[in-house]
Amino acid sequence: MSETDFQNLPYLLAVVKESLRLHPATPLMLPHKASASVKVGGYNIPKGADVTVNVWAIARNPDVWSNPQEYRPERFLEKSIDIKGGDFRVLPFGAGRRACPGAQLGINLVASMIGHLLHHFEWSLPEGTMPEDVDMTESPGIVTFMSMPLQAVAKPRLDKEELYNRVPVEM
Ligand code: HEM
Repeated sequence: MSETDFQNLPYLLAVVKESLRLHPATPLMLPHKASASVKVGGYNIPKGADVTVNVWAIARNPDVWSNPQEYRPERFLEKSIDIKGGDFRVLPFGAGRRACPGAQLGINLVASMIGHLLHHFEWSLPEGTMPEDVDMTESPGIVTFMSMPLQAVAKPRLDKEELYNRVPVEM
């Protein structure tokens, strides 16, 4: 990945999608009650059962993703892959009637936030830390957290100091 890659909007969106594939905010989705008795993969799911879907594992399934553990945004440029519930291989926003209604806004907000962070700062790792030392594993839970918090050094890259002042916001 280079700086120019991030100036390319389709690439930036592919970065967001690949990040949500590997690190969905809710790895087990929200629990839902089965509205009818069904058989899935040979298992009987009775009506009313609490169902959680391991979207984290689905998005890393080697049967449907090539090199699933590899972080490679290009996979979303090579093929059009829907991440808003239309493609069951990647479901960071759920699917069906209770899927996230803010999915497109969420994708745009994350892309905009990454764009701002890259535009305003030069990023590096703390001295002595190599890229391969960054631990991207998550601690298991309902919501995704990194096992080891990321440490990164942000250096302002724009010459207008006032751009970095805190702006009070009235709500
Ligand atoms: C990257 C950002 C976001 C992620 C990863 C995300 C993810 C999710 C997930 C996984 C669900 C549960 C879907 C299910 O139960 O099947 C959900 C539900 C929901 N999300 Fe989001 N969301 C994001 C942003 C937003 C935004 C920006 C809004 C509103 C402006 C929003 C509003 C909602 C609402 C209202 C529900 C409940 C829908 C229902 O229960 O019928 N989300 N979201």
